[in-house]
Amino acid sequence: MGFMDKLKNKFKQNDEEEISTKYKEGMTKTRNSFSGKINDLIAKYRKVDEDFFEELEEVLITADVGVMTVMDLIDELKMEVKRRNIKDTKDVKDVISEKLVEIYYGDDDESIEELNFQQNELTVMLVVGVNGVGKTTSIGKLAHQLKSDGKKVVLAAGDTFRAGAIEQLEVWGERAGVDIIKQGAGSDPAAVIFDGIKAAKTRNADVLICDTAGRLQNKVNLMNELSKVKRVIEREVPNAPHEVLLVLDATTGQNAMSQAKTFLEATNVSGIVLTKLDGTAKGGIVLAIRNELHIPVKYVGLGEEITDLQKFNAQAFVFGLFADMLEDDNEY
Ligand SMILES: Nc1nc2c(ncn2[C@@H]2O[C@H](COP(=O)(O)OP(=O)(O)OP(=O)(O)O)[C@@H](O)[C@H]2O)c(=O)[nH]1
Repeated sequence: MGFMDKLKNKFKQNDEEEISTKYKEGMTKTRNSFSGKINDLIAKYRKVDEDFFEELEEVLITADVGVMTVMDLIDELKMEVKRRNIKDTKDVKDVISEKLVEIYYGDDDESIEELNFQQNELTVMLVVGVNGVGKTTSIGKLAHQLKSDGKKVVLAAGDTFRAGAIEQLEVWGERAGVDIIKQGAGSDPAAVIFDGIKAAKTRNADVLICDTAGRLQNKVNLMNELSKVKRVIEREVPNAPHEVLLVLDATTGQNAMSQAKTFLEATNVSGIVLTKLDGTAKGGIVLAIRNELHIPVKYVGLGEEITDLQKFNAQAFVFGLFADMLEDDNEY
């Protein structure tokens, strides 16, 4: 059985089907572009040779997979094709899907995608990222999801800088049905988060999600603000923050990568929330982030609905990328 057949069987199970449908729908743009180009290559070359790999390399690079990752992937593919004695280009597609998952995890296992929750204690998550990437929206969606999972969630409106950020978070708090702790615009974010921690503890919350301002224009300010906020969190809750989630907009491609690098210099980041994956044809950025920044993608935004923020899953991602391979039996 090929790798894609295995994925197909896996995602046919009831509890997994919804995930695969979300990824399949959300990744339509990337699939049409990426998979379409690979199909063209397969038809053009028929036989696996150097020229085929060279063009495949280009296709992967234009999908924003990242040059280093593409090099590794092509090397792996060449070895595997030789090992399995594959001659026809059409048989390479299944190997590509398998290697994409392998290269995503490297030496790690699937648990890298899980959020780090504390048992019987408050879990504090800090959410960072520049304005406009969908930070507030993602916090709202995440709060909704955690609440649906039975967790008591409190939000802290730490983005006191951007006009309207507090109100926007309030709207999301209402939508998700969770409490929000805020002060006025322009107040000290560290003070808001301090209040948030106190409130979360008093209300016996499981999770406190802290919004922050993303003033990337001035790296020193950003660093100072984030370190002040982190000092408060560390002092009030041992071993916190338990997650520092960096929100990046997938549609900004390489720009998202350079934003990420700046944030990594300012603070440590434990996971990425990659928004608007549905809005780009260059979904390969997921692989570049993981392999070049060495940070796992924990959530992806696959649409604007409250349920469209999905836990990242590399197998579902690859399934979304190649779902058209399975069209022939009309089940997907
Ligand atoms: N299609 C799609 N739209 C998204 C996704 N995530 C966020 N958005 C939309 O992006 C729009 C803009 O959100 P932004 O203004 O960028 O971000 P924000 O959350 O309002 O603000 P910031 O906190 O400044 O990032 C909103 O209309 C969201 O619905 C996603 O995964 N897919």
